[in-house]
Amino acid sequence: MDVDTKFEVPVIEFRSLDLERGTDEWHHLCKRVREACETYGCFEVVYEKISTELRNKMFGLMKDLVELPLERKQKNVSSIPYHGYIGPGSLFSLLYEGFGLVDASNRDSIKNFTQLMWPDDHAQFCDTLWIKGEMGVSDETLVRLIKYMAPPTRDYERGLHAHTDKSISTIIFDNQVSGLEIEVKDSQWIKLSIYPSSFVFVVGDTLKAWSNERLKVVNHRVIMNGYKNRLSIATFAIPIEGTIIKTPKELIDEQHPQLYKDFDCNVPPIRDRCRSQAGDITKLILALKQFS
Ligand SMILES: O=C(O)CCC(=O)C(=O)O
Ligand SMILES: [Fe+2]
Repeated sequence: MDVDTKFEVPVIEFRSLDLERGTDEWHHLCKRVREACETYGCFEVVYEKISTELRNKMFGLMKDLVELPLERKQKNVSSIPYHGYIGPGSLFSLLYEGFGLVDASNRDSIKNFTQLMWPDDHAQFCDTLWIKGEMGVSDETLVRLIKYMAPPTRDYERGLHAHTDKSISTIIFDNQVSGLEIEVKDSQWIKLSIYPSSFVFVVGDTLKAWSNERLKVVNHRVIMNGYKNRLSIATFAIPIEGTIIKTPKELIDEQHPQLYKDFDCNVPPIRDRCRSQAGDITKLILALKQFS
């Protein structure tokens, strides 16, 4: 397996999401985000507002979740493919187990999920996950809670196949057990190891199309080794119902002819492939309409 360890993705600090639009600091941040998305299709976001205690609490609760009986976990169903429970071996890999929380920016959805999993109440789960509201997540979201088992052989084993996300964008954070890799060149992969207070921001296919391919998508996968389970939380940005993805005219010129027709993500089957979430970080990306 060809893994390049010298390569590093940009690390961008989001000290405050309340940055005033139009200030020098704001322009500087936008530029760094844009360049990272144009060059790498992803970057590391340092964002300390979500405390280590809160992260640890979330991962502690995820451990309770994966230990529930299988029949209970299988109650996490969705009419949309890949949006419910996916057990080991069923779709992705023997190591992968994931839960889907559709419309996770809506407190009632989290409450419904919690009640399904813990009919006797597990208010702490609901309250903890809801604090994600702190991240400024305000639109439609799909959150996937994922566990990758440590490979029984202790050898390198695939946790998730190579793919790009269909979303607008995805934000991933983990329990500091690495495994996420990105493809930097054909078949050259690097393993990301991110700061405890960081997130990985990944450009999705929808954002790439919107940007007339000025922004890149990055192929990524999960490869596990060692003896620790990896837990990750991936939050996907989904265009709100009825949103037409339309490339802004500022991104179309002679060198960059329009590559995509306007499209509605919510028209099946596109909808089923594009569901995701939008938070402040995505809004910042959308501010990139100011490309010069
Ligand atoms: O769990 C991870 O680290 C990556 C998850 C991912 O890429 C996905 O669910 O699309
Ligand atoms: Fe992904």
